[in-house]
Amino acid sequence: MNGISFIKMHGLGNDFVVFDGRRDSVVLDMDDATAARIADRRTGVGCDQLVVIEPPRDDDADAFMRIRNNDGSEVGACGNATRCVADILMAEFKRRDVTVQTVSGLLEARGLDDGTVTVDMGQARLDWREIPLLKAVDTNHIPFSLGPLTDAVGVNMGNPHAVFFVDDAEAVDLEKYGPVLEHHDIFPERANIEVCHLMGENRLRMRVWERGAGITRACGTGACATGVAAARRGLTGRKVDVVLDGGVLGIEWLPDDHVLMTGPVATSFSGILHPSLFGVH
Ligand SMILES: N[C@@H](CCC[C@H](N)C(=O)O)C(=O)O
Repeated sequence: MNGISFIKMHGLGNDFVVFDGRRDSVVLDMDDATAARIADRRTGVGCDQLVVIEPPRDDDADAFMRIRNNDGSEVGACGNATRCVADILMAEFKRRDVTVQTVSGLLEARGLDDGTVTVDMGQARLDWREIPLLKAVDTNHIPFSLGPLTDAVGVNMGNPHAVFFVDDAEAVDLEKYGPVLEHHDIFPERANIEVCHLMGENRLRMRVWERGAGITRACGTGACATGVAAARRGLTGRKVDVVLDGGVLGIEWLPDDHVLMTGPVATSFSGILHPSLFGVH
């Protein structure tokens, strides 16, 4: 087997290895262990998430996007990677508007004049069954706590999030609390954990512990969930800037519950993977 091409991209430092399964069919059969090997920062390429662009499953879509975390687990959504894949498809189809299909649905993306990309990340889902949570509780006040983290808001953006409002997000020991909360019994599918505080009018500071990836410099769906949670709590309006370690995402929660996310896209390098990373020697 020859080597397999990939592109290394990122959105605000949330980094991805992107494969094109339309060209290299071997990546379509990638298993969790292979994905984790490629994502390893010492012995693989290294990334927070791996993405495979596949042929669309629907006439309305330009391509299907499969997403895996650094630990190899497959997930339903990744906001920053959606902007990256949209950027690839916009260049390929020479259009400003593209539709990216994921297991969570069709996501419409649009390239703006300043080079940023806006994605309609679909509807924020707020029912406890959809987060999902273990039992029926008010998702605006999930009744569980750990250390200084208490009273989270649950939001599903195609993946599960628990958003904690704190006095100072910088002061939270995410390395300590993140993994425990990610695996808490109340989240049968684990969860992404956000801690945030209000910086100013409609401006939020957010840090994230991502399910299957740990602390990352940015999380697009996490920023969407945080924007929705802050508006639900009456802390902000429905249009906010979310300041992440890697930069700022613009988030707008529309009246029909769809969430728009706007932010940059960057390409770091492209390369060829040695076939042994796919277990072929
Ligand atoms: N970095 C992402 C989210 C990736 C998936 C997440 N870790 C999960 O397990 O749900 C983003 O930009 O949204």
